[in-house]
Amino acid sequence: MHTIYGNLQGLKSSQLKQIEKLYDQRLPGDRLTTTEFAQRLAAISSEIDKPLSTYINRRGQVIRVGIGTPRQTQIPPLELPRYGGGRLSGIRCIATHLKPEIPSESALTAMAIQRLDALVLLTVTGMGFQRRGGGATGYIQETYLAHLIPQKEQGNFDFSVLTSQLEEEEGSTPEAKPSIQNSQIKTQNFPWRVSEPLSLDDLADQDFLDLVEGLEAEFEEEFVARQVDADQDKVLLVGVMTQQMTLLDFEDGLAEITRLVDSAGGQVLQTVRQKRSRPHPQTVVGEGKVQEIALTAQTISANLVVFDRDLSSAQIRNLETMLGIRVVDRTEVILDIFAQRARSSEGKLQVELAQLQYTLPRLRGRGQTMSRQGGGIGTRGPGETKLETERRTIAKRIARLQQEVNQLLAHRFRLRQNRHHHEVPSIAIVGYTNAGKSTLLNLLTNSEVYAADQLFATLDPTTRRLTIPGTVPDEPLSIVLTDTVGFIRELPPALIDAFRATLEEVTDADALLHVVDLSHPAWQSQIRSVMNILADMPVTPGPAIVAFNKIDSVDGETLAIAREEFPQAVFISAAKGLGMETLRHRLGQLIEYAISSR
Ligand SMILES: Nc1nc2c(ncn2[C@@H]2O[C@H](COP(=O)(O)OP(=O)(O)OP(=O)(O)O)[C@@H](O)[C@H]2O)c(=O)[nH]1
Ligand SMILES: [Mg+2]
Repeated sequence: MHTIYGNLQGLKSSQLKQIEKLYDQRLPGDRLTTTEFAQRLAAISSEIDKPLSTYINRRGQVIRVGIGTPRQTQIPPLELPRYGGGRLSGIRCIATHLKPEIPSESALTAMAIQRLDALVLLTVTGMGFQRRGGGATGYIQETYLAHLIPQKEQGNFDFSVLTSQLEEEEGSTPEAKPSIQNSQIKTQNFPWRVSEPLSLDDLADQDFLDLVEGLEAEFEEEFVARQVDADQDKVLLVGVMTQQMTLLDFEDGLAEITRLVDSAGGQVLQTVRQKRSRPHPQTVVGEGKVQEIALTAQTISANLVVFDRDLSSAQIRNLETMLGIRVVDRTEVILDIFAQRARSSEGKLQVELAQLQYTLPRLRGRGQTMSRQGGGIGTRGPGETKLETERRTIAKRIARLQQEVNQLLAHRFRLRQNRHHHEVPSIAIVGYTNAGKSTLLNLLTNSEVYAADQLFATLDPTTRRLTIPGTVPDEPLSIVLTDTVGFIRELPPALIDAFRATLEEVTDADALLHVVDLSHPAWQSQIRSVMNILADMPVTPGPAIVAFNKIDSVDGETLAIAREEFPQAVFISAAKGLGMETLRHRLGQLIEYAISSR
């Protein structure tokens, strides 16, 4: 028994039998199709009055037959062979369509997503007619041959061109003349080429081997050319703008996740945006958008899809099944950066704990994808068992790590007690990631902490001694200054939990120095994020002053706004050493105030 895919409703059993017999057909290896096979498809399609799609491998075997368009009968990504690199899937689709029209964008998209060797579309006349010369009955008016073409310049495929072109096509009147322009757009921007209408005989004459071997050679060449930086994740970013977001918030968020991907060592090749009142519960974006994401990812050879938000395990599972490509959410990107940056054993400990805590609830979701991939029978039992074992192992490991983190907390507590004992006042530098905290610590204490234009450059807190002027002349104050991990809006709860030890440096300090990157367009919302995180801390942190950093690259207007909104703030440039005297004096006042109210 062979499966017939698609909607079988209303078909007679004799028709189903005819369709099923297509699986017995064998095409010659060097031809796209034979006229006999094409005629047979067209005949059945005419009779059932529905489009029919067949999928054929390179050995000429029919491996899938479906009622419906190529889009409707598409092979799910997980069932497709994966060759990676410059290759095609080794499967071509020969399909009928009932109306005399050029191949639809959805059919071509389906071809691109599956990386089909080729897509052949047969226009069915609807009734048989006598072929010239008499004899056989013909059903095919004309045919189209479509295939993928290499994208010479990576990332130049802009899906919006397609959308705008579609709108143009829909609105076009007979006297409009966009056809030449359109075909130019096609060759420039689309990852496929579509032939002129061909007669069936011409189509059957096409040398299939020539075609795919030529194409694969070109794809291979392109693939090798791209290999230069192959160890970098090639990312397609997806942003969803929901109702409660302003456009500015949305774009700021996208810019930030792009920076996060960058800091994690990946590269965002393209961004797909969607506006929705709320995220789709199953797939975050709508079905059409999932198709667009799949096509774009194929076209630009992305190996990873990153969302600008956190996803449920079900959403990740559904998306990975539909896209056939790894899907990662915002927290996972942040965790990945942390994992790469962790140097000290305690940093590593905290990151591993956070990763496991985030992964465990999601294991079930991803595990089920795997057993579905196996097709069900025989995979269910052992699959689940393995998953359970995995869960138990992970749960045990989490418990152990938690214990180690607790020991760490106790150790840090003793250290701080010591400090109190010696009565050394402490200030913690806090602020949004990349604000310039480490640069400032380096400047003030003549240290060489790692500072870089990356998000989360610092993971482990560093404490340094520092002497600042006190309020009493000639009685300088000796304090300790601690550089801490940067904050970010919507800090993942798993991170807050695991970084308790680090964050306690903040709540334990006598006072805080809140560094703000005033050159960042979103500085105001960054201040709010930091304030919110501080307000949510289990212990209320000490008094704080705000230092606006990077004033060397801030325009006068922004400076004026910040001055008005934060009259108490200090304005500095850690990189250029500006405003340091004022800052040191203000720190002295701050610490004396903090200690007096201790
Ligand atoms: N133009 C300018 N750049 C600065 C200034 N201070 C720091 N930077 C730059 O900002 C980037 C981030 O600096 P860091 O000191 O690493 O920032 P951080 O707050 O420690 O960041 P994380 O540890 O990643 O949270 C670096 O490229 C610095 O060179 C400044 O005053 N002016
Ligand atoms: Mg830092």
